[in-house]
Amino acid sequence: MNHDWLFDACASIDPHHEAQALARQSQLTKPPGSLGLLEAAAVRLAALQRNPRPALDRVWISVFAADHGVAAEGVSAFPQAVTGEMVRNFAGGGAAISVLARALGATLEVVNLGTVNDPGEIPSVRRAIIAPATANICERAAMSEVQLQQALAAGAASVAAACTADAQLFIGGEMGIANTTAATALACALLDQPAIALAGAGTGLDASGIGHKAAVIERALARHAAVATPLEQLRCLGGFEIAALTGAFIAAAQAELPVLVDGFITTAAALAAVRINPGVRDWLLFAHRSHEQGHASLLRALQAEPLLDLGLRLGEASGAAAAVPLLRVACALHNEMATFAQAGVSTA
Ligand SMILES: O=C(O)c1ccc[n+]([C@@H]2O[C@H](COP(=O)([O-])O)[C@@H](O)[C@H]2O)c1
Ligand SMILES: Cc1cc2nc[nH]c2cc1C
Repeated sequence: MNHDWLFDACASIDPHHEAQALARQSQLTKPPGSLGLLEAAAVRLAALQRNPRPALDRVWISVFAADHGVAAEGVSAFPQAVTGEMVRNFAGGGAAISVLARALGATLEVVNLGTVNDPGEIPSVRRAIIAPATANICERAAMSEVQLQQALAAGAASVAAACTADAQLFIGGEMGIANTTAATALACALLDQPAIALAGAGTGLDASGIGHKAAVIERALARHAAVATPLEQLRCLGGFEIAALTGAFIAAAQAELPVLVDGFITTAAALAAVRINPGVRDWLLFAHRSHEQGHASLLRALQAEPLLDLGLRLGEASGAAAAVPLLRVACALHNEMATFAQAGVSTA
């Protein structure tokens, strides 16, 4: 199976633009470092965009939806039919991400990779159906080699569309009942952690539900214990939408398009992307710390410091979208504040 493109090089951070942006931050009328992560974010965007005046006027959001065979193990608080129903809601404009995309003036693309309760053709939804759902990871690999390749390519296709639209930032989101089970299993494999350390409430399980979910994840991990590479871990334990996100993040880094990572599931996909192609890491910014149990461990493994910690656990790119105004403010401060010399303010 040809996964060769996944390993193609990503550009590293432009040292000239990074140094220029750092120098500018040190000249703006504020004590050095006093704007904290807003400074760091603006410097990172200036370096990634190779632009002394970074901008986020054109934000692209792709939400990948897919169903999971492991839902049959009773690991979610909600029925599987919700995935397909939410695809219709995304398109109809009533979902959280629909509202956020409108409020931001961002482009929202919805990609259906396979839902058991298939909403069928919807004009604004890209159909990239791989199968109604992945296989149950307790019994066999979630995806075949061909399905993995299709999912990775679906993510890369979204990035190609974002590049055609001249996007300045790529946000990936997901929707899939039971996908916190798949993402947790993948995270456990990538981080070599037991299920009980990373399993969380997902859509709202109680303590006994989380215990059952952790046992299901342990069965999946035991079933795929021999799997060693991150790509195989993604194929055996992940999901269509998780693999699409991994493909999208790798393709975005290769296309020099900065990425804003959302919550728990997207961060598991991001860690898989970085394990497959370490050059991806430079292109990732992190929006928020999800309420989901395992998110902090994933962020730590990526040495990521997210902008927000609001107790969000919705997914569908909502946390990343909520952080865009903050990144826009970071750019405005970087671009428009007066320097000490311009304002006639004394330096330390
Ligand atoms: O992004 C997160 O951090 C997050 C945390 C918990 C749940 N979710 C969303 O909830 C769904 C998965 O939850 P579950 O309980 O069905 O595995 C899926 O559609 C995700 O978008 C998302
Ligand atoms: C209603 C609903 C909306 C969601 N959006 C992302 N995950 C979700 C899970 C549920 C259950």
